[in-house]
Amino acid sequence: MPVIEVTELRKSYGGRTVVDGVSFAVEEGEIFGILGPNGAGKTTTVECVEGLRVPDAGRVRVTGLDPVADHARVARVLGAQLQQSELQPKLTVREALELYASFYPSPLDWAPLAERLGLTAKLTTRFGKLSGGQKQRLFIALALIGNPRVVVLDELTTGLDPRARRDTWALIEDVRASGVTVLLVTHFMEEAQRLCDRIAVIDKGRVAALDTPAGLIRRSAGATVISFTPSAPLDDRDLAVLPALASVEHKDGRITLSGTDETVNAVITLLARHRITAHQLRVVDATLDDAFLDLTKADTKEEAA
Ligand SMILES: Nc1ncnc2c1ncn2[C@@H]1O[C@H](COP(=O)(O)OP(=O)(O)OP(=O)(O)O)[C@@H](O)[C@H]1O
Repeated sequence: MPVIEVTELRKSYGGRTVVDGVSFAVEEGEIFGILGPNGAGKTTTVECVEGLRVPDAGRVRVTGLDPVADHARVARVLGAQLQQSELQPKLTVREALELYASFYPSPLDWAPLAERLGLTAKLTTRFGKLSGGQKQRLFIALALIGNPRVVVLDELTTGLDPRARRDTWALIEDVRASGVTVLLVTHFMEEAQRLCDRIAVIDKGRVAALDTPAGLIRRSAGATVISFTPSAPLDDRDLAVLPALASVEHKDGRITLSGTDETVNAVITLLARHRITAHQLRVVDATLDDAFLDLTKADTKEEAA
């Protein structure tokens, strides 16, 4: 049974549909990413998973339980990252850990958790005096303190410097290695590519694609770009029939083609056949960034129209 199951979820605010038939399932032990432009409906979706919002239609299950009807039971298996405003600025790190541990029937021991998150030296510091990175680490600790089976992290590393971000990624990998399932909302492509086993790209309230990071990149049109300056002119008709070709561009004697690995191999064969040398040959693979822009492009055009 999947740990999280969302089926045909719908939610409107004041007659405006912001989640429009979202479905996905998260398996035990996965890091599952939700990626999408601003206002796509990501937070609304995960808030329905957390039982903080009541869906207008569709079905949500967390470990087989309904997060609204079985809120208390779901709260025991699901750890959620708090928002800044939800913690008293005067509370010390230790008090926050003890308080949140007291909410759960079998919490983790807070001292080793604080140690793992690099918070031991800050136990007597008040929340309001912590740096952005320290606050973020405390929120992660509080999401984990109840010893949850699944943890929901929304904008996990927003506001962190690159080092703190990398430390946090390593921590999330540790969390997963300990058997916890992770649902991660993120804006950062590098984060999604590095951490997630699978990603649902949500755009305008719908799942635009659901795949592994590598699978999403492969779907992107023109996922591989090859460019070179040929030693002699190439016939455009030969280029036009290259397999899986997405685009051809000529500029200042340089040719840039986008396609797949198959296109690249065919170009190399073509050049060899005509005994043409490719000067300054470059082959660049698409990133998740390219795939994301590609997947959400159609809607941007619609919006502009
Ligand atoms: N309580 C609310 N009342 C009315 N509209 C809301 C409410 N919460 C969210 N919205 C609107 O619903 C849409 C989806 O918001 P949501 O926060 O789910 O998007 P998101 O994908 O998480 O966006 P972001 O990446 O900007 O955080 C937005 O247009 C937002 O303004």
